[in-house]
Amino acid sequence: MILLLEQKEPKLSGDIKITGSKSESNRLLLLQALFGNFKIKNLSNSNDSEVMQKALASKEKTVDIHHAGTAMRFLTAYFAAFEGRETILTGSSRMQERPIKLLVDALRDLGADITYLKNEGYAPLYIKGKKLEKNKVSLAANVSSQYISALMMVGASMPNGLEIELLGQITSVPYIEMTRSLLTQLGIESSFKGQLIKIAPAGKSTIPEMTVESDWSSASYFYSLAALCDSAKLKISSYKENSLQGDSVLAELYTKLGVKTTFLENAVLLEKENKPKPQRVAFDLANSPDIAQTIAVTCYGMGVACDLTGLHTLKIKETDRLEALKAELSKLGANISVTDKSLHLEGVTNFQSEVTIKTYQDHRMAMAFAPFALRAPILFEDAEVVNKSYPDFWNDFKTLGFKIKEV
Ligand SMILES: O=C(O)C1=C[C@@H](OP(=O)(O)O)[C@@H](O)[C@H](O)C1
Ligand SMILES: C=C(OP(=O)(O)O)C(=O)O
Repeated sequence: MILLLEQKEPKLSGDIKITGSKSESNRLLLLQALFGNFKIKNLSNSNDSEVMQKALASKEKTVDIHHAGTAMRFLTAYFAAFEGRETILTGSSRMQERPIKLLVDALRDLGADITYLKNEGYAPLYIKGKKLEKNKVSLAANVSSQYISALMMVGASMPNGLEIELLGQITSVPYIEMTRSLLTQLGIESSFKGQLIKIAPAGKSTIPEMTVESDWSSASYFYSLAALCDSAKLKISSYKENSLQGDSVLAELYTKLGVKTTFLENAVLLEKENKPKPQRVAFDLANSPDIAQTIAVTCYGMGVACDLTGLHTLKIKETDRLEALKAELSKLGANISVTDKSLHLEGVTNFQSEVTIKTYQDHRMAMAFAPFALRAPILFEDAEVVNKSYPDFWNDFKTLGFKIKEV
């Protein structure tokens, strides 16, 4: 589906409700399967959470998690420790290119029986579930924190718990902290000091319910809208100041781009401030990689030069996000350069109109470019990619007065 998006009104106001964080949801679904029958409130309605739910309920041998990175990584550990279950864990063609070797090696060190069915280091995997009794493992921590979160959650189900030694630079740290906080809320003890994580074995949880905060990565697109408007008053819910999600750093980062955040009861109010825009901004996004695309497009649309660093994980996400950003921003007229871990953009204001953005099967390519419609009409190939994390995305834009046409 190709969508044309237009918005000529530079003043926006509205009230948007976003469902639960997909990161928190997919952790809680796994923890629910492992430790107890607690209810989950405000669960994400994303495709990634749907496939996670289906996979955990499935009795089939083959489990297909499509594009969901968290599901792939979390379930590899889950099925490896599921005594007696034999599983073929597979995903989309892109998932079969996203590396999993570090996690498989760590699980094999713990005694797991996992075989690669196609290419060494990649899904599909053949997993013969076993009781994992060793309790110490080490792995490189600079590729994906999802491997570490997977080991932490499944580690709590092992008879002796798990000690995880992290080697080298640790990436996406808030996601590791999120996993730890959820374990703590379920009464599972853990520590994370320096390069060492210790997880104690869990008992059955007696917690009746857990509530998921709404998704901050999804909120980023409204920050971008507010930054690109002359005036904006957007209320988005349900959010809290003390978030488990690293992407809540948006509230701080976007003050530099003229957006004021006020925390209300259960919501945030985003308002455009009337102050001169900066010439150039620089952000290190190693702790919040999922908002890199949003920020790059906001800066481009504002005519603000930017230097984004800490982007070493972007090449192995839904697509190579650095190359995809370079290609699509260039089509809009940007002067952009990328390395394998950074992006640099000059501030220009001569924008191309009616450009068709390729989305590369990456939900965030569509959603990050959508606010640019405030500058010029823009088209999207495969607009339905948003379903991966935010199925209501285009409808929510419609409620803010954006004109959307299928072409
Ligand atoms: O644990 C998680 O929920 C996630 C961790 C991050 O991945 P990496 O740790 O691979 O950077 C993030 O990009 C992804 O969207 C969700
Ligand atoms: C990278 C992402 O997801 P995942 O790795 O879970 O597929 C994302 O949602 O931006």
